[in-house]
Amino acid sequence: MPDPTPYDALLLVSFGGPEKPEDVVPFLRNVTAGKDIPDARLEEVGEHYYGFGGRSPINDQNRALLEAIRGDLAASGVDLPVFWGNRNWDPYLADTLVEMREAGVTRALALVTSAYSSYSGCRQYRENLAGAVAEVPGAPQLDKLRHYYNHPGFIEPMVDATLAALAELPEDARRSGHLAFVTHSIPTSMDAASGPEGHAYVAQHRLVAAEVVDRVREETGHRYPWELVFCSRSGPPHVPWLEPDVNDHLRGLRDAEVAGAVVVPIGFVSDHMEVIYDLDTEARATAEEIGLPFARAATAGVDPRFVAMVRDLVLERAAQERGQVVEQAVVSGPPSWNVCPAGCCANPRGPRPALCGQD
Ligand SMILES: CC1=C(CCC(=O)O)c2cc3nc(cc4[nH]c(cc5[nH]c(cc1n2)c(C)c5CCC(=O)O)c(CCC(=O)O)c4C)C(CCC(=O)O)=C3C
Ligand SMILES: [Fe+2]
Repeated sequence: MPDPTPYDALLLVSFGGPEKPEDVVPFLRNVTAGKDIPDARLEEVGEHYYGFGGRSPINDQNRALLEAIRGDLAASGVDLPVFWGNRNWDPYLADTLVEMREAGVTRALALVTSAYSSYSGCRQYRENLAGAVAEVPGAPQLDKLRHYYNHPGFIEPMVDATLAALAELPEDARRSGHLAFVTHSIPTSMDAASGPEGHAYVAQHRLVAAEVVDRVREETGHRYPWELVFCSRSGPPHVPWLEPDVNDHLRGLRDAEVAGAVVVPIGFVSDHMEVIYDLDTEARATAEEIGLPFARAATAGVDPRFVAMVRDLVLERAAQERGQVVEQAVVSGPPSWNVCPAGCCANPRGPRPALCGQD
């Protein structure tokens, strides 16, 4: 039987999102507390949520992932309860830790629904975990699973999704189109501080994009031209964020008379608001306006390979904690660290207590 000892639970840690119109403003307040985001941007983002009935898709996607992970663990004979808590909306991390404590959990692994290194995608989660643990006496000990951007269970579904999206393009564009790999923009200073040596956010995304391009070439015999592009910029205009924006990029492709584009949302594990608004709504509208054939590749979601990756990461880490040397599944580059190095993904507003790292 696969052995998860010394762990007695898995905690799925996510961003959270509103579920009804009345939730939208309080949710945005939670997300932006103490951040320098202009009111106009908040109103705009509020409208994105209202446009979908005030409901983000993210919580339902996490419910589906939770069920899929439970099913996969049970089918594999791994006896491990799975819990779910969010940074910014109900179920909040602290409430989930209470639930875990009541269930007798003492030491759990945490899977964060963000695959890459950055303050927003890693350390901020670690800080919020520290805050939640500080609020809950007797909370379980938590260890964070390694970054999985270069795990085959994350990459393989993305390759298939890219091939499927290419097949949606009209015949001529299918061969001569471009791939636009999209992720969440962050301030360039945040990228510079990502990972132990800096710039890990962009480097990890470029590694994923290059790997997908290679594997698509293996399948099609064609190496597609590609670019890493960004969505969801916020913050004041004078602060530089990662560019180009996906819409500007599509316009540039049209100007260069490229026949079509497949947008591959490698920065997101499921169809978050950024995917259904920034890509399916806004970028698609841009493409229609300029007459550029456009298709959007699916995210990992509950692809069985992605779900099995979670089990693989759990069993790998459990074995390592038991002192065993295990082979770590990885497609390119070394597997990421288990414990974040000191200073990794520094908080732009100064150091705060954080779990699962050397500092
Ligand atoms: C790197 C990154 C990820 C990927 C890693 C991860 O997945 O965590 C991510 C995910 C998400 N971001 C989300 C929503 C928002 N992010 C905001 C603001 C910001 N995000 C940032 C970065 C990231 N964000 C940054 C640098 C800001 C500026 C303020 C700050 O420094 O924090 C704002 C405020 C308004 C605005 O500025 O847009 C909102 C509403 C949702 C929920 C979506 C849904 O409902 O489906 C998800 C999954
Ligand atoms: Fe965000």
